[in-house]
Amino acid sequence: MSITSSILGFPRMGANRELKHLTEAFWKGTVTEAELLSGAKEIREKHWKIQEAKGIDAIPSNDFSLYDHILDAAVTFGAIPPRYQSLSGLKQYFAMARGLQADGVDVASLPMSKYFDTNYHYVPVSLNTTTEFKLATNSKPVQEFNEAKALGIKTRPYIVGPVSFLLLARVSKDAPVGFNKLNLIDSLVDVYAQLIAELGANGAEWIQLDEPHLVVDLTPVEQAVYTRAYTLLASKLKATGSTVKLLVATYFEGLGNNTELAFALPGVSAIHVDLVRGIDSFDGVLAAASKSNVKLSVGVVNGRNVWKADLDAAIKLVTRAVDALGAERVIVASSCSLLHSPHSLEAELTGAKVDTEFIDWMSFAVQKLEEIVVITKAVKLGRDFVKEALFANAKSILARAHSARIHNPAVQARLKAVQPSMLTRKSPYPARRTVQNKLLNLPRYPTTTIGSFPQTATLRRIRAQFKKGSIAQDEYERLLKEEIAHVVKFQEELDIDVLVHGEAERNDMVEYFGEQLDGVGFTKNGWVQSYGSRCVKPPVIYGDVSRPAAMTVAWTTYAQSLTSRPMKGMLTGPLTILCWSFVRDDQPREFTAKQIALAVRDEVVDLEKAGIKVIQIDEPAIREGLPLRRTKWDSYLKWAVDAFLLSSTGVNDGTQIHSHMCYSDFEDIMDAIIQLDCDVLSIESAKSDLKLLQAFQAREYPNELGPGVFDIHTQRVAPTDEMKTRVVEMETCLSGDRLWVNPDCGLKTRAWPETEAVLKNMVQTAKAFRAIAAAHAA
Ligand code: MET
Ligand SMILES: [Zn+2]
Repeated sequence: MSITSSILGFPRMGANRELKHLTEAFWKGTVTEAELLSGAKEIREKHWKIQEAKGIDAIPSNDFSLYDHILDAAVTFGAIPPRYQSLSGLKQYFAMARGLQADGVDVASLPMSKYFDTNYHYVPVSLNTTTEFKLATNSKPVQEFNEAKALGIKTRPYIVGPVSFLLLARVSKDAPVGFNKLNLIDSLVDVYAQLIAELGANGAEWIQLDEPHLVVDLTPVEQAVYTRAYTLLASKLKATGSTVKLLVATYFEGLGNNTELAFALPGVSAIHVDLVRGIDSFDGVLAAASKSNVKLSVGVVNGRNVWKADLDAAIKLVTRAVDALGAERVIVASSCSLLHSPHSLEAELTGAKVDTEFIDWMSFAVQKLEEIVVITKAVKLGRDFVKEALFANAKSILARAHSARIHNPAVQARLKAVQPSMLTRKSPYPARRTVQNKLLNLPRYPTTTIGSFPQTATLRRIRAQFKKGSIAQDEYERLLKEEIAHVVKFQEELDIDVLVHGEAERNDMVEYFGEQLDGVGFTKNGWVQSYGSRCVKPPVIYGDVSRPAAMTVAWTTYAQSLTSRPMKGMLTGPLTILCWSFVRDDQPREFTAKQIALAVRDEVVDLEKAGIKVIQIDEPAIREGLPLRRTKWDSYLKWAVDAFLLSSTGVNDGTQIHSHMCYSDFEDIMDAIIQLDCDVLSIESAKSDLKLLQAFQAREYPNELGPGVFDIHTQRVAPTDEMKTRVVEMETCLSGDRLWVNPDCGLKTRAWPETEAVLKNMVQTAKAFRAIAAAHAA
């Protein structure tokens, strides 16, 4: 047995997002359960056959999912929260994923959480003292293993590892105080052993257990749980006489100080490490591996980005592993599951306007399989054996490195010339506040919204038709102006203080800017699963970024021309554009972020010149970019804050800069948020986030703050009393004269009637507090 190849998982959606269409049709009732299941089976079969045809040795199974693989594991191990226990089968499964309101049942869904620092969201199951694990009969991993086996493909079943399973889970709200989910490890390992033995009995030789938590900062207790779990698992498997070998997969960072721990786990026959993000740990990993007899799976092809792998560099890394351990102990692999990659480049080559130069720089999942196989062959049989492939790869890598489209000397020079003075406002906040108060003359508890208003089907159709060319430019502008006028009038009638134009022209808050920036490209079919059936098609930042022309000024000034109230300009910030795109890997992310920041800065200055007095720069994703290891936080936060400051500080004191954040826990980065020094920060807090409140109490926010007073994710109209409670809560940590009243995010997913009702309550809330303040003053 010599060196082998593998991947940790394949994207599920299919070449044309077949799985998305299938599940959504099932939810709508236009596809039956039998059709859904047979369609899903066909997709799996196709994907296994692609991997087999490309020559991958260890092909995963059970990486497929109808919704989410972490939820699948919960079902496999019987960790079903009580409120779903009366349901069964797919009904139960989708009720946990999406909630169910039919046939006399009304249950909410489980929450959703981001999977580490990816844009994938998993469904965390909630655990309690009452949780009893029980292996499902003919569970999904067994079924799918046998399904592949019937095709003549012996797969390596994948399942999230027991410790990561517990660490990813939440603790149920009604769990007694002091309940520790890690205490469930023994009973959980019990069912893992049963499952692994069953897979072995069905013919599985290897099992892949994902333990991504081995790359984060673990507490001593968590480290001990790792050792305990794998010691127990090994002894249980031994007792059953199972000979199945375990590969423990880690990714998204290096093993770092957990290296020894990982290599000392009993009963583990192979460890997978991510050499794209964890190259720092490679020396330590090789040293630990040499002292053990485990196999080493080296993730040298990036599973999370779209660039072609540098095969020469990858071969060198694999060769180092082979030199240290011998070829039979090395597996060539993707850095992580290819779940985070689009399906195949093939679709990019069809249709009109094929940008062959751009496409030649990239590899999607199917192409990554080819790369892994070429690397494996080069090491096994010699470079000569794959010389055409290596030559073509070297040519593409070189072409990209030297392309004129990537390098813009003017942008690079501008970035080099950034002075510290470009990172601060002219005056500190208190002085700005005085000027802004005079200019804007806003009442206390000013009201505003976060930017978007309902995106109706009509609006979406208008944009799509314009894109297709079936609506002319002036007709498009006329229709959108009509919409803007409607949104402005609507807000005036509600008596909102700082207005927005509604973002009707935007399909997506990152795509809209990406399309107007140089150095950013778009794919036709580069979809990546975000959660459930939802996919995103991130922009591809391939080169130096610049702004050839103003991006939002025309719409914003038009909106301002319709009202005497301040119209807020709406921009997406540099970190959010960075986090929600595929980013070039040939320079530090910091530089790319700052180039985007300069482009945004120009837009901010142009808006100011055009008479816009309030400008909001949205940064919902600032927290997402935070590295997985705490030791790396400070350096990220330093450049992230600088990038935001670079984008926002080009204006005069009188221009009020807002920012908006949502979707994340911000407690960890409070200091950085304060350093952003925006005049007004609106932040998601409507879900009565006690943690957030405490964070603001612990560290008083020095400028103005707009904690969301209602949740935009539900069509429920929050009553005024509830909103008042939020304001009262926030007044415990911030004086009322610095509080704004606003929703917790944009309203684009809402319908008009509920929007009107809830904003009425919001304005009423603000007015009630104004009245109290006035009475106090009198
Ligand atoms: C995810 S944050 C969204 C902010 C954006 N301005 C909106 O209102 O939709
Ligand atoms: Zn938001």
